[in-house]
Amino acid sequence: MCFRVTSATWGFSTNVTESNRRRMLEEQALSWKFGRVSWRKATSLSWARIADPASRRQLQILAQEGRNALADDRFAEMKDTYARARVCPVSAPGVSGPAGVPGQSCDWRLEPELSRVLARSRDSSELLRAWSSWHDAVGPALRPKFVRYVQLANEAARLNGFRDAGEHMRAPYDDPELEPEVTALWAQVSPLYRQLHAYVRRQLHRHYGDIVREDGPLPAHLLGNMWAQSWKNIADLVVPFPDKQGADVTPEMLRQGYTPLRMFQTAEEFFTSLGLKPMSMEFWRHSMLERPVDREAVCRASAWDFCNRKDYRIKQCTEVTMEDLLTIHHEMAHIQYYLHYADQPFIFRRGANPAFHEAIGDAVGLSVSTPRHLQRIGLLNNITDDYETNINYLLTVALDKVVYLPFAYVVDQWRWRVFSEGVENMNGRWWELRMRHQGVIPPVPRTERDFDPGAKYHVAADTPYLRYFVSLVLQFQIHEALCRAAGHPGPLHTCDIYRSREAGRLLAEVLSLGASRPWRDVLRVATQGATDRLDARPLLEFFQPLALWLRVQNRERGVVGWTTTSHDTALFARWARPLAAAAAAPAATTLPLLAIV
Ligand SMILES: C[C@H](N[C@H](C(=O)O)[C@@H]1CCCN1C(=O)[C@@H](N)CC(=O)O)C(=O)N1CCC[C@H]1C(=O)O
Ligand SMILES: [Zn+2]
Repeated sequence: MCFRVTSATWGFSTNVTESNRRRMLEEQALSWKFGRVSWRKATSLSWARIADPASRRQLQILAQEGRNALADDRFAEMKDTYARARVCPVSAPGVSGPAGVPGQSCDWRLEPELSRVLARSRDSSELLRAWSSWHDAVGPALRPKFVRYVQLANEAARLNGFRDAGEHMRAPYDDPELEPEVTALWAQVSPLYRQLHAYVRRQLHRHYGDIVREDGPLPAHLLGNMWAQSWKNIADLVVPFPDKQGADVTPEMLRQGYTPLRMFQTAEEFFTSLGLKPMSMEFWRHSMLERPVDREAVCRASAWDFCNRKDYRIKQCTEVTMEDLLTIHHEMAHIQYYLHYADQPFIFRRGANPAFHEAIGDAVGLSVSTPRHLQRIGLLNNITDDYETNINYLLTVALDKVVYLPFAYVVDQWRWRVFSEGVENMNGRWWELRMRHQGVIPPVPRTERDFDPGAKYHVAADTPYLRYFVSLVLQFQIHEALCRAAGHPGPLHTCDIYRSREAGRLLAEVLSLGASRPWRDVLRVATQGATDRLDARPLLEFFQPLALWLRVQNRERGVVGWTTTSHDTALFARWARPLAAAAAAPAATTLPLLAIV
């Protein structure tokens, strides 16, 4: 059953046609009917009395997962709308890909055309056109479908015994304290984020002038990414020692003639160097490593488990860039997880919790992106390990990781409230949260006819997002444990576990457990007994040298944090609930001068 649904979904995602969509829906409906019976049985038993912990665990997972009582094509319709959205060219000829001459057919997609403009353009009006055309093309079209989906998802959740779809989404963490724990983790890291935000704002103001207020939130279109979730693409604008070696090896990859296939082989070799498993023959035969030229595909990179313990695939429209090389490691880590828990009973063949599935790939990425690792695989030569190079490197990683936290926090904070409080002012509430936690605002006024959250794949695809926030904290805990297993002597940010069999053995042990034990037990195994709690300490330790440097940079240079004026809130709050006084971003705070140790 699982194989059939996965195959049909693969068929649609790699060839977006009407008939493939219908076939996917038929298989999903069939699977849902089949699944509903077994789920009903599972939840009708009073399984709490069952002695054997393994079977009790199995029934608990089944009850948590529940069955979406809707194989409704709302999901496919939303994904369809997202995958098919097209806009007119926004660039002068030659800036980014095909010459965008007016009058040319409006066939630009999110990937690669618009993402490329957001990443590369330094012209604020061109960036504005790219940002607005995508948000305007997808949001309003998705909004009515999303309103219907909220209703259906809540109905399904209630059918499964949950209060609403948000509680259903949180179930795999099996932790009533999850929400306050996540909020506390964000509070622990947000001072570092505000320091980074203040520093980047100063650089952006220098480059773009007054469209970036020196004490205000940042306009969302200037940050190198359609959702401002990662700012690594504007590293050239902000890196403090530009004459020092950068850690972006894209030019070197092109110079060495890297192909998408070679990028995948490089990633596979990383995992086998740890003693983990090679990719299967089916993987190389059936994966989609590049954008197909003859048909439409859903280009968001993803990893697939065909539930038959041998067919695993990655679908990625790979470009020869360092960013995509890291994404390949992220996706291939999902495959490593699938391979390692393949011998578990079916119900345990999943991550200890959804964040574990995401954290492994990114923990590995923390090794892969170090200058030392890039040198070891021949993509960087004669690296210098001086102070400036380390600050450059830490800043580049922070532009990806620290920046990502408030975004990953906001997505489900917003979505859970839509499920529990309703669908009015969805857009205003989205921007209120983004302004408060991310210090980002829309570049142009937005109304409730817009639906800017829909511009993000995971909202259109009904993919929960908390996993990426929890993964961000977890991946540094796992990285620290792997580095300790590998016997790494130096500071955490210079650790590369490449070729360490000890690290590989620890990783294999964690991956093989799948969901057979509660995730806190698995976390205790991963940290070799150190803890079963999520803890931001390893993350803060990793960035410690940068945190000190930022504090010195921001001292006496003005505001850390952002003030919000009526101009900012008028961009979106005219249609939203007025900002509650307490909820408004705290007034600009000049950090008490901490002793620089
Ligand atoms: C690029 C990455 N694609 C996802 C991922 O790899 O998680 C895809 C799409 C949604 C789920 N998915 C899967 O592959 C799952 N089948 C994996 C699994 O659960 O087995 C992605 O969307 N990312 C990466 C970092 C932040 C986030 C983003 O870019 O916002
Ligand atoms: Zn992932």
